[in-house]
Amino acid sequence: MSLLARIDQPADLRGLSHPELVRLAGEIRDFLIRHVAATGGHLGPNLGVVELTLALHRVFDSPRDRLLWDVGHQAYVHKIVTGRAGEFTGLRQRGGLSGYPSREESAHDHIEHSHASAALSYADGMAKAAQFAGEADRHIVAVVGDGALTGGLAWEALNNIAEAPGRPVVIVVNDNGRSYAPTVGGLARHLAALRAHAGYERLAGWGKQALGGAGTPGRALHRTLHAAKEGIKEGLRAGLGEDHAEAVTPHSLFGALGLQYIGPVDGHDITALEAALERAKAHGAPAVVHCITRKGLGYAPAEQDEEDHLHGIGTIDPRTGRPLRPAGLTWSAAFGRELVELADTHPEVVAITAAMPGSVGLNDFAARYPARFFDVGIAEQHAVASAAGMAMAGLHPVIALYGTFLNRALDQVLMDLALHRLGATLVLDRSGVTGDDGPSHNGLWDLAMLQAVPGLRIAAPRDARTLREQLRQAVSVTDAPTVLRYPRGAVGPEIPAAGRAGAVDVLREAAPGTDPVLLIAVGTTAAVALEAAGLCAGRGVEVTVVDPRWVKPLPGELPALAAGHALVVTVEDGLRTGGVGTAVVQALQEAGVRTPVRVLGVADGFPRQATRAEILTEAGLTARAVADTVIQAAAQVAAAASPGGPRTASGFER
Ligand SMILES: Cc1ncc(C[n+]2csc(CCOP(=O)(O)OP(=O)(O)O)c2C)c(N)n1
Ligand SMILES: CC(=O)[C@@H](O)[C@H](O)COP(=O)(O)O
Ligand SMILES: [Mg+2]
Repeated sequence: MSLLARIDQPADLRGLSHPELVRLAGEIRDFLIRHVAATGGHLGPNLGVVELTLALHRVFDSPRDRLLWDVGHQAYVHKIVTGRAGEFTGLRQRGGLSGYPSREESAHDHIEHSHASAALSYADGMAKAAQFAGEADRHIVAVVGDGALTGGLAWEALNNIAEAPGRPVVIVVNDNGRSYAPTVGGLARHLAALRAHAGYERLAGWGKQALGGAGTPGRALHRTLHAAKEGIKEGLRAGLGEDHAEAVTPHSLFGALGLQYIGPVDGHDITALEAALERAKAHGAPAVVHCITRKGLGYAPAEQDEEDHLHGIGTIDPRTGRPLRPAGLTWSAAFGRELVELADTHPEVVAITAAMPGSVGLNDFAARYPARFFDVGIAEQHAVASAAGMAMAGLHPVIALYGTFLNRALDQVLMDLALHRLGATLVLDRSGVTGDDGPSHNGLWDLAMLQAVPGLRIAAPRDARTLREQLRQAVSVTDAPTVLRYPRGAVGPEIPAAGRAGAVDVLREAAPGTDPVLLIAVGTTAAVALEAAGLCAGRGVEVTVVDPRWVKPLPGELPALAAGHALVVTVEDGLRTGGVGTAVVQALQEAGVRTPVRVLGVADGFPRQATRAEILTEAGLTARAVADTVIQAAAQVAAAASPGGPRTASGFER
């Protein structure tokens, strides 16, 4: 019988011998590869924390002790050992297991969102609450990756944790040297120095032990090696200068803050991990356990994947690690290709990523223009604020982020880019419904949130051609921030315009002589809108479909277009409340146009993990649902317009 089958709760781990733990770790790796290959998910990160998770659940007593996971994408092993192994066939699926901790699933889970660098703040808060409650025996443990540590919020928390020696928190740094790509910056260099120092001393220790037992020649050789080591240290001191001297024998940044630093520890040696965690647990004050792990360990395709060690995958062939479904041209790739072409003729263009170069399509740009490419780490606020500095100095920064991660940099967009009227371009990938990555990954809030930013301009491309056109337009704007937003995945077929109404693309014109409906499609909803218009025509309702292209500020032609139609329906892959549709309602009212408006989008809330199609269906954003809405609303308008018909408001929203 497999050991894994015997593990239903953390207590089941505590009776296992060391050889059994090693065997269990192997079984868990096989389990992860088998299941995540079939469902998609975060394979590399979870393969890297198998031993660490086992040690954590043997040393600490979850759920009384709170175990927090920063980002939470690496909590699959935590879920396996807390009784959810049987649910992995439904990983990241509707009604199935979330890809992140979920309080609904288990008392062992706490932080449900996937936005990095927040776990230490929760730990500080929970430690304060435990202190208030006099719960001195409740341990607060936060696992934070080296990538997540490049986020500023983590340092705000560390500053507070370090402020209270009497309020213990165990901070486990899961250092695998990578975000997606290798982690960048001074912190990464510092962690590497700590790692090297450990390796350095471990090698020296090994040398002494191995050679010391090899008689006179061995001892002589050890003396030579020791002298060489000292010489290297001196040389490094001389070469690097005193101020870098610590690079050879570093004192940790954490220690400098007054935190107890324990490590570096081999993050795959369960015995060493447990000893270090026990030390931190008994320390009685905030302590950092610096664990050295390897992302993707135990699965060759992940270990050999130079880009990101199979950080986040779709379904793959477990034998090869290769995707089962080729992606085709993605929005990210279309953007990256166009930006490289743009950069060829626009020397002022530079590109910024927040630790996700490959995911946002910037690998080619980075290879072709390394001096004009900047990975700032998981630091979206800094990405935008530093872009403000670049723009003020005459560059045109293009900051490529996932839509959902822009949320945390709204103040920088408002006060650093918009207030100064700076020419910088935000490219928001994964905007709209993403689906299986859970509620915190849907890019639902950008269109609503950014409506509030004075002067900012937003483009929503409907296909690769409009993306190319709008990116070039955006980069030519030097006195305001611009935004492009598009969804995750493959670009659809090109959607040509049938005509133009000023700045507005007319994608389909209603047949003359009817009470037509004006369907305003934002970005990629154009395809759905055109299909819906066809369905409406088949049911006797004529529909004009337009794409405004730039949705903030709205094209001035829209009110006049609306005045010529019996009803306006807007469709967007974003929040209904406060999005483009709401702006259309306001624009018509301000123009004195009384055509009724129906706004379609994603209702308020946090759609749980499901496929993009399932969530769009629930939101009424499929062609059939849009057609039904148009038909129903058109009938209401017609009834209201007939003599003695029911009165309707000048504009109404669902
Ligand atoms: C605010 C924010 N920006 C970007 C991301 C995307 N993201 C998810 S995991 C990850 C890398 C995390 O690196 P690390 O913390 O070292 O964890 P590891 O995957 O190495 O275990 C990134 C950038 C995110 N989750 N949150
Ligand atoms: C955890 C995290 O934020 C990323 O790893 C994200 O899950 C990747 O999303 P994509 O799969 O859309 O690149
Ligand atoms: Mg990492």
